Amino acid sequence: MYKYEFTLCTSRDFALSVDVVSRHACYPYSGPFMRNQAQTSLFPAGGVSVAPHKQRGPTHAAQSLLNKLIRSNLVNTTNQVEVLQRDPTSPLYSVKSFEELRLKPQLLQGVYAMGFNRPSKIQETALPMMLAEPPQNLIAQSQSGTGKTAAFVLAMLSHVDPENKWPQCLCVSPTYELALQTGKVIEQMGKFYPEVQLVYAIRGNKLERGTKLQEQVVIGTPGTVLDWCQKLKFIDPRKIKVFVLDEADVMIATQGHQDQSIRIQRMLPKTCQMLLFSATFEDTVWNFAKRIVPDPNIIKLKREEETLDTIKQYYVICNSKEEKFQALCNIYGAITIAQAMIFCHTRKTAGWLAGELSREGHQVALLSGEMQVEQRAAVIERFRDGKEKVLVTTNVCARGIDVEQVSVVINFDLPVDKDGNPDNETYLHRIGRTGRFGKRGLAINMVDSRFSMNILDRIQEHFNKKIEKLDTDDLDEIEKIAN
Ligand SMILES: Nc1ncnc2c1ncn2[C@@H]1O[C@H](COP(=O)(O)OP(=O)(O)OP(=O)(O)O)[C@@H](O)[C@H]1O
Repeated sequence: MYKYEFTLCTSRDFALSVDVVSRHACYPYSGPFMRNQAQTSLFPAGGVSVAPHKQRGPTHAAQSLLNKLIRSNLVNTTNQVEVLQRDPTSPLYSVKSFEELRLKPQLLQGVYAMGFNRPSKIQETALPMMLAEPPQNLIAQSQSGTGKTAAFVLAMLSHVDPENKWPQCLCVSPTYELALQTGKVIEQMGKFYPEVQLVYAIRGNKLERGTKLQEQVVIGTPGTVLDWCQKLKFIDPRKIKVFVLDEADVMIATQGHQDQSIRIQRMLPKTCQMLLFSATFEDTVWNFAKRIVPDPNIIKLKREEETLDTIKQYYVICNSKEEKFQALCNIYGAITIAQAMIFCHTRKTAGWLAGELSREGHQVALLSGEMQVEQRAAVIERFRDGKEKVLVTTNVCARGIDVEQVSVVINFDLPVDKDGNPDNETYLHRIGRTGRFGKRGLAINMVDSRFSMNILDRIQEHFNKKIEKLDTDDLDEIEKIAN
């Protein structure tokens, strides 16, 4: 076995290690992996972060990757799993422990070594379905971080016959980086099952013509997987037993991926188990899912509703950004704020504000649009670990990122859409995170013009919830809001 280890350092505080494992000496990694270690980046030159509004696909993928990189735990959810069975007469079976699944001992050992004590909500129902005989097809949707990846990895590894030295499980991911992340989970989960081997079908992994893969599990991106099945014939698609399409919502946001995925699926035998996972389920995802997975069982886990009920909301009147900054300082002077997130409309304001706050002695983290994904992950990780107490960001940059422990959110600028109308959804998402799981949160909105007052009024109207005025020159009044 050849094991290539790379420590990918992209900033002082951020190191990612990727192990690329291949059994054959003839599979050297070229391309991005072969550069000098210190300069090596997991991410393609130029990054995947910039200009999100112009590149819905890559941004979607970048967000998904960021959440994966910063997440160390399952997302907490109390919502019930909704199940739609292909055969409604067959009993619905769910498990409360991994032992009940009768996994191979090597896999159970892998699961426990990863620190999983019991199945997550979605795993409880999805795993028995995926491991059933005869194999059942599944479309599963649940928010990011609920344990989908771990679930299908376990299903793939359970279905492999290690005696057979050819690809049996095929998983496609929307991007190179996401494929590497999923590959890492496969490697961790299969750590005690060395007979099962994994190969990455991603750009940069150049195999000699005529190669017939002996690895049982293939993880890759649609373009390379399609080439390996069709043009280069490294994989015999007729021998695939399990096909997984991960992150379907991200997949369809990237041009060309949908068609490539469908072309891969068409080469697989009718008996192949088809599994599709998605964090969201709009019509476009659903239409795609139905084309990939015939006769599916469907599992949905509703996202925990964000609400404004447990959040105290205030607004402050100011005349300029300097006055807004002063108001902010007054608030900081009067109440103890463990951790706050401050949203600005532009990158420029965010940069300016971060500078002013650090001059005042605050430990500030700045999340900015020009940063590459791994740099953003490093910033969020430091903030999550409490190394910085204030995170200043633009919405574009922080959209979809969950930092649960924040107790105060400050809208230095109110969220508006591109037409200048209130962006209620973003408002809810920004503020909602402060009041998670019944914890009380505080939200302060800075109003600096008649325009922004009008936006605030419309937000109040939309949520039918009063936002109280706060005089930040009155210290006693500010102190009261913290109680
Ligand atoms: N049963 C479990 N017990 C404890 N931790 C778990 C369990 N299953 C998964 N995890 C951990 O929870 C985190 C999220 O899991 P996972 O990546 O599988 O979620 P996901 O739904 O696939 O998210 P995404 O949509 O972002 O890929 C990971 O850190 C994973 O190691």
